[in-house]
Amino acid sequence: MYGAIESIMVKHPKDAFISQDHLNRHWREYNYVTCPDYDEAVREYEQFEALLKQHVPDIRYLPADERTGIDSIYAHDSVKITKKGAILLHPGKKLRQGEPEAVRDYFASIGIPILGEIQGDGLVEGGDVVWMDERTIAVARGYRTNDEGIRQLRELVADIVDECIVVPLPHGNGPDECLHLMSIISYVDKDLAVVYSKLMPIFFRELLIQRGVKLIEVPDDEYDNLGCNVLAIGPRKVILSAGNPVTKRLLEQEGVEVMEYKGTEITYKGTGGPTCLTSPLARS
Ligand SMILES: NC(=[NH2+])NCCC[C@H](N)C(=O)O
Repeated sequence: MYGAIESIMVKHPKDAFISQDHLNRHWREYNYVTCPDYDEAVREYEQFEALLKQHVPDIRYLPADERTGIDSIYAHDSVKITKKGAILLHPGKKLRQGEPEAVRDYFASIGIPILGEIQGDGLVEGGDVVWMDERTIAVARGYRTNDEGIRQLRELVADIVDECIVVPLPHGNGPDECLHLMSIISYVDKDLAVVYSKLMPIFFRELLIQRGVKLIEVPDDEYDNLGCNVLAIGPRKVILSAGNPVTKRLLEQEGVEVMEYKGTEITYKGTGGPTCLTSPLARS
């Protein structure tokens, strides 16, 4: 989605990364590229947060929670917001499976209704679910989201969605690596998206083109630097992790306003771009 964000949920590194000591103990099991520097992560986050504050009227902060680990900084994955309430998801990454319960409690405290949840053998992560328009969603079938999860999701959205397009993901670098649908596509406007076509099934790429979406192709090295993960805070207004000059230039050529933050610690090392760091609660 690309409508102006009116309300957004995030989790501050002080509540997800906790401390340098906590990061030192956990980054390996969470499969980070290397250990984030805590102080630098907090500085980077301040810059990221400042961009959000300039453009988003309402920012909500998930509190620290014992049931969650360092990946909970990526607030996008444990919940999906619909017009009829929130869907609590069930992450395929085992270490993240405590996150939806923490979101449930937080939403109860701020009065956000729950539409339903993915349960049992069903697995779905937020990064695998993309709104293509008001009544169409694309959901990836990969290592983080399985067939049973997709079946449950379809049931939950049956009366709000006309079509649920399933996009199979490739094996890529294997089950331990984070590969979401949002790793390979970010909408920046109704008719414009940033994509990494190499990992995209042909039918899906053709469908996007057929739907009138112009594709901005992210080069390989910028894909590795999360260049394909771009947060639209409004139509043609985006936040991008710094160090993706080609993607930035291509976006600007399409008349997109690009704002950057340094994301070495909070984005690159944990493989989570600006869309992963946020969960939009309301868009216009
Ligand atoms: N929506 C996203 N792409 N989130 C990225 C999450 C990264 C996180 N380290 C994980 O493996 O789960």
